[in-house]
Amino acid sequence: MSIMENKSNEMDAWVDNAISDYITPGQYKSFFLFAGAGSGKTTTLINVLEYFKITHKDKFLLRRKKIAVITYTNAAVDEITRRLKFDSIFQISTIHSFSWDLIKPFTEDIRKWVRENLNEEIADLEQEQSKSKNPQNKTSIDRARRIEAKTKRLVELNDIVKFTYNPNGDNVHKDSLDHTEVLAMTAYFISNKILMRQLVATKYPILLIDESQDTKKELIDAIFEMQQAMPEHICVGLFGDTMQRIYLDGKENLQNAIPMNWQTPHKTLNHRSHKRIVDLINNIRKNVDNKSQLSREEKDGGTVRLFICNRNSEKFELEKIIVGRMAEITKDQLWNDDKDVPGNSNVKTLILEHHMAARRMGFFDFFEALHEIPRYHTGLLNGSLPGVSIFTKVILPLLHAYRCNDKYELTKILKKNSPLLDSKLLKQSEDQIKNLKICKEAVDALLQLWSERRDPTILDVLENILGSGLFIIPESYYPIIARPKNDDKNIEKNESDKEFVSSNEELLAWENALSQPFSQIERYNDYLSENSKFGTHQGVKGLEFPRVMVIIDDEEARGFLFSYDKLFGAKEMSATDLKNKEAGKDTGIDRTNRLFYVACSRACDGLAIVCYTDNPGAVKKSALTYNWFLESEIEIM
Ligand SMILES: Nc1ncnc2c1ncn2[C@@H]1O[C@H](COP(=O)(O)OP(=O)(O)OP(=O)(O)O)[C@@H](O)[C@H]1O
Repeated sequence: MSIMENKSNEMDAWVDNAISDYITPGQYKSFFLFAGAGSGKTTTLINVLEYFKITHKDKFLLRRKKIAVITYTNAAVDEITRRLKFDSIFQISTIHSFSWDLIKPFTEDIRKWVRENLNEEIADLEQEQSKSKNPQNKTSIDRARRIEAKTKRLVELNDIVKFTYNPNGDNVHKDSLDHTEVLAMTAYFISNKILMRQLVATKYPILLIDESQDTKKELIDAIFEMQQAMPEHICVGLFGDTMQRIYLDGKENLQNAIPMNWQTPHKTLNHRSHKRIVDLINNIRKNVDNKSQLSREEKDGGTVRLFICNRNSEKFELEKIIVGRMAEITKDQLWNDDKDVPGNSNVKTLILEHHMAARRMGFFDFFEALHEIPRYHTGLLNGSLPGVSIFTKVILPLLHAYRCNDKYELTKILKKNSPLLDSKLLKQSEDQIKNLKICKEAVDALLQLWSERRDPTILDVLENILGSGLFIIPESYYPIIARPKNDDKNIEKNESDKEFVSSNEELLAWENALSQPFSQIERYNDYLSENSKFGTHQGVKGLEFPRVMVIIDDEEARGFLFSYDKLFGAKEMSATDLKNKEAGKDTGIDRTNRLFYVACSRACDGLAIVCYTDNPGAVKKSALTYNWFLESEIEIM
């Protein structure tokens, strides 16, 4: 009987039992669970771990062993940790923090590795430099700077007592390692140091990796080597879908590299999406590996539409019209219920780059100003950028408490953050009432900035606080706002904040960012919140939403790794694309095809693709030729 005839919602249920068998202590079988979007890979991971807890937890605890679960984002770490009820038998982390935890005790090995690596990098750069015809051109000057910086680091290496690393931030201190170094070193140690392998096998005899298609290839190779060297002592389980490989570090054709003696269970059902969406993602996948999914029995509906729009349209207006059209087509009014209230939206809009959300949500100027500085990127996107937290973590909550008339919350924020209510100061004070009055006046003066629906600039807010001393302001802001004479009561003591501005370019970036209206901070903060109605095509990996609108616009995205224009036939392939294709290499179109698959497969019930193009005819033709959409599902706006 074929799979089609055998369709039932329980057809893949055997996979959970099989994996529970594979990870049974004493009879380890490493495995790769390969399955498409929405097939319940993460759900299976949780199910088998819950079962393991019931059956083997005590034995594991007695021997002080844990199961390591590695996943891609901090959000996924939190989600899996929560679903496993914070049980200490599981070590759930991102690959970066997992790697750092493994290597951080080995200071001398780290030093040696960094030294050798720096020597190699310097030698390579010097060799390239020696070939340079003009030492005054930009590339040569940049290269000379890099050689100088690396040589300086080499000299300072011996003085480092302890290396540091922050998996979630920018690592800019003298003793810090960067993300690439930590992963490369971990891979090297696992491949070359028996002690490290023994350590992993002793601590984490079961190592499970979710989203393994995007896990750094060197690490995957090292883990394969380790498992093959000690198959009885370590069980490796990879969960993944090669069609969802969207980052460049992931291992190409992972499925072909799986050791022969591994188990390779497979799932066919898509539990997430309705049939029409499953059919679409099957067709998007067709050119790549022809792996097809079935939808659940009861999910036999679903709506997909392609809206082809002129690149020069008034985009935000058009997107509002499109959600209206989707409401009409699907008869689901929640498409329409998009009131521009971030966090309260029923439609998830997927953009390619963050600035597209910044433009749509109204915090573009603030965001772009700071985005000019490459070392701010991580912090800006995860909300940890030093200097911004005074606005997002102190002033915004204060403003919110005031607007909600929540006096309890307002007092709590002041007590926690204001030096004017510092408990030591109050204890020593002879007139506490006076202190409280000063604080109240400072708060009133600050809130006054928003009176009569005004929208002060961020700088207005900073200057106000500096004047009243209501909150501590990071010292780095001082060159931007006039530093008060004979007054250093406000100097921030936090080291990282002290150093957040270190160059003239950075100063200019901040000056520009701070001159924007404070409402941009509010919107930026909304964007960072989990409930934002926007997400990037890449960032929503692993997530799902009932209604999804995918925005496609290469020009606005300004990216170079993806090209929807080429995928949709609106632009010719370049000579390099053709050469890469001929050589069987991964091309930009392949990458875009996979990204498109990830974005579309997030939708459960309804999916609107909004494609901005200069060539509507070509887009429509491709969409029909690829069999992605029916004529009746395409609207040229
Ligand atoms: N056996 C099942 N029965 C019913 N629903 C399921 C089952 N397995 C998974 N689901 C549901 O299907 C959806 C997708 O599951 P999950 O996120 O685990 O899939 P995934 O394979 O990890 O997806 P992706 O690769 O797209 O991130 C979730 O809403 C989940 O609750």
